[in-house]
Amino acid sequence: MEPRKELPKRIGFWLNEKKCKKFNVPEFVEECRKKNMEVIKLLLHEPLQPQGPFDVILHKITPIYAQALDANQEACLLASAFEQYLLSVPSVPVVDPVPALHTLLHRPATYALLHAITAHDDQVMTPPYVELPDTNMRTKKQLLAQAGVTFPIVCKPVFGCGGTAAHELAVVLSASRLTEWQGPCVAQSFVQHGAVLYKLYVLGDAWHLVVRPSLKNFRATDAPTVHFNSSKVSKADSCSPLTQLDQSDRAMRHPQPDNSVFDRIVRTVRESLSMDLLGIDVVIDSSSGQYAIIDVNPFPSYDSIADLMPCFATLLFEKIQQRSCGHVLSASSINDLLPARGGRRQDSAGIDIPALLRARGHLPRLQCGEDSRTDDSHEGNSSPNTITQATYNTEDARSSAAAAGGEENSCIQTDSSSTTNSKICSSSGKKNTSCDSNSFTDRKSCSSSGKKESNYGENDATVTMNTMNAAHEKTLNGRYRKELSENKGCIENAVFQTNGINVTLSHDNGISERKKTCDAAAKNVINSTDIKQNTNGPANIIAQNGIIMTSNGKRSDSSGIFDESQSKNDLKSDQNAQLNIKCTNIASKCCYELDEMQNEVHHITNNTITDGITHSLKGCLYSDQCEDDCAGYAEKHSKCDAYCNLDLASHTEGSCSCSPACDVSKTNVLCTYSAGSPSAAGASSSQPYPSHVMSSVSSSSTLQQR
Ligand SMILES: Nc1ncnc2c1ncn2[C@@H]1O[C@H](COP(=O)(O)OP(=O)(O)OP(=O)(O)O)[C@@H](O)[C@H]1O
Ligand SMILES: O=P(O)(O)O[C@H]1[C@H](O)[C@H](O)[C@H](OP(=O)(O)O)[C@@H](OP(=O)(O)O)[C@@H]1O
Repeated sequence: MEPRKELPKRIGFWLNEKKCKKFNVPEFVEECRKKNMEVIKLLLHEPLQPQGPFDVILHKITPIYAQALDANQEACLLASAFEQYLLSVPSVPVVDPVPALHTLLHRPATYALLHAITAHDDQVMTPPYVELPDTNMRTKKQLLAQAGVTFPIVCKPVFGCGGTAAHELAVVLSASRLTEWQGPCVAQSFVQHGAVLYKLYVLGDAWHLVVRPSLKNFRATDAPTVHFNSSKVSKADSCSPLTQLDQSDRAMRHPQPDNSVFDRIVRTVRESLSMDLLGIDVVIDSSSGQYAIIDVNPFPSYDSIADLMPCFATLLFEKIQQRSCGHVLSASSINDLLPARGGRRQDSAGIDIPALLRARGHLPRLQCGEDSRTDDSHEGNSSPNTITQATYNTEDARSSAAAAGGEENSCIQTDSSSTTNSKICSSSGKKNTSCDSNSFTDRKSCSSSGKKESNYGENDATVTMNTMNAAHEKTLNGRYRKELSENKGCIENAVFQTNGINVTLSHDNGISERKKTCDAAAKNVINSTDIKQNTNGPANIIAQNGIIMTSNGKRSDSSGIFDESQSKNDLKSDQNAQLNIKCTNIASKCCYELDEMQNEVHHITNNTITDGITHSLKGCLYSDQCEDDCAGYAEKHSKCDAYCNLDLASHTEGSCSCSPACDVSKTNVLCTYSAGSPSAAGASSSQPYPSHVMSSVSSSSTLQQR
């Protein structure tokens, strides 16, 4: 008897029309067919669930986000529905995961990540940068100076993907020409690089090097600002005068690229983002020879790469295979290894795009996958109710998961009525109809049930939950994946730290992640190993017995409080440390307050300054900003006033500053240390990359399979 032919595997696929044309969909479909896979175009305007099931999903959803960020309500709803659908099928591999895209959409988040992952590499860096709000010149100059950004600078729109506007850039050659850039931007030091751009096209485990034209060398002069669209400068067919080196630069020797460094960059960036489809743009500094990562793009063009479609089909085929063998998806596997190498997880490094959208007034509450907090819930006194923390025994977790019995809406939650050990239950053990994985509102109510801790010794897992984002099965780590994978919906933003294994269940933005770690640190529930292996902020912070040590070796006292003068002088450039220090100093509720601050930030952003954590903190805290906006703040943001202990009301325009009366024990740190900038943080050290990375380097410059 003929063996029964297996049904084709189903690839859910979405690209916008423009990308479809570029991508050569017919060839892709044909290559997939050869591997017994059929390609089904997702209809985003229709319910996605009935279009499935899918064995893998391939997409480039970023243009939809770009439209959403441009106040397009429909796009916002589509993005939200897409995310919700992915959440409802957590075991389906997604190429690429949405949380990582959130990071890449937002240039400051991307550069913060790049900065962190290159901090210990002497040969690789990302140029100093700072997010500049649309503010007065003096403030802009100060921000640039604080971040160590030097002229010439490249000004880039804050959001880096999607429409044409995201690619309208400018080279500003001197401070006096800053007025020639309108609106907020990310300003980045220009790196002289001999007009050569190296594009590293990553496709799963393979990468490909393509050399492209790039901007010529610019030097600081008083010449007018050079506006350009990046799509006209560094594409395969670009032929712009801006990429023609001046005569005097032509004789300059340009450093030869080293594939082993590219390989290291690819590996590090890919691991930090858990993505398979990436374009990484690198230039080599003509004088220092350092490799500068200037941009990272999701699902790039792969222009001029031969045999692209078979490679795509193979990648998706492997994803499906790995899933059916019970293996983790490759990107997740790599991510799983990260904590053991002190790496960072991407999914908590991203920016909370739905929150941003909402803050900009583009999004009615709850329509884009946001939590259900009302404005009232932003009040500080509600804080204890919105973080749920439980330390629990992994055996319990296992039985809870088992109790969940595959139920869609199972959850782990703590019992707010219990004052002793927290109870971890599944929704089937303790049915909670509000644990609906399709509703952020409900999730919030799942995880807002109080804050309890219990400790079961060495094998404990620490779970910190809050309400902002959704669980991602793919991020579950090691042996806990199985136990917890059924707990969809309610384990939100959980960080599991147990026996040196870290598990982050959800995507989150950087500050919330730090908040959680800080919260844990303040309670002494994580040890130095845990925190060292933790992600994002904690990457350069070590806490032991309450002592917090920053990357530059400063130690707090045993309550995690830094000597003020020490922190002023030594910590101000350490962004991650700052945040933790702030948390620590604001004591037990601090973490929540920071979170609230972040929300507050968005309000500020919306009304006055700009988005982004750094600025918003500055918005709250900075005297120079106060000078401009003091009255406005006092009126609109009295909460800032409360947090910072700034007596804004008594300041008149032009004289507002951090109040000397700041309560040092509580909030002075907030006033004092917001001066640092991410780009100034963590100067590179001589610590090399692990040898196994080096040894995996191939010398070929075509597709390199590791
Ligand atoms: N810091 C920098 N120093 C020197 N040149 C830079 C720098 N940043 C950007 N450039 C130049 O500007 C071009 C576009 O920059 P960038 O890649 O950041 O823009 P983009 O809009 O994100 O581009 P893409 O189309 O790749 O998404 C680069 O290819 C390079 O030529
Ligand atoms: O030449 P590359 O592959 O870098 O071209 C990319 C470009 O870098 C941007 O990433 C574009 O993406 P968006 O920012 O999302 O517009 C890509 O556009 P796409 O139309 O191919 O998705 C370019 O290809």
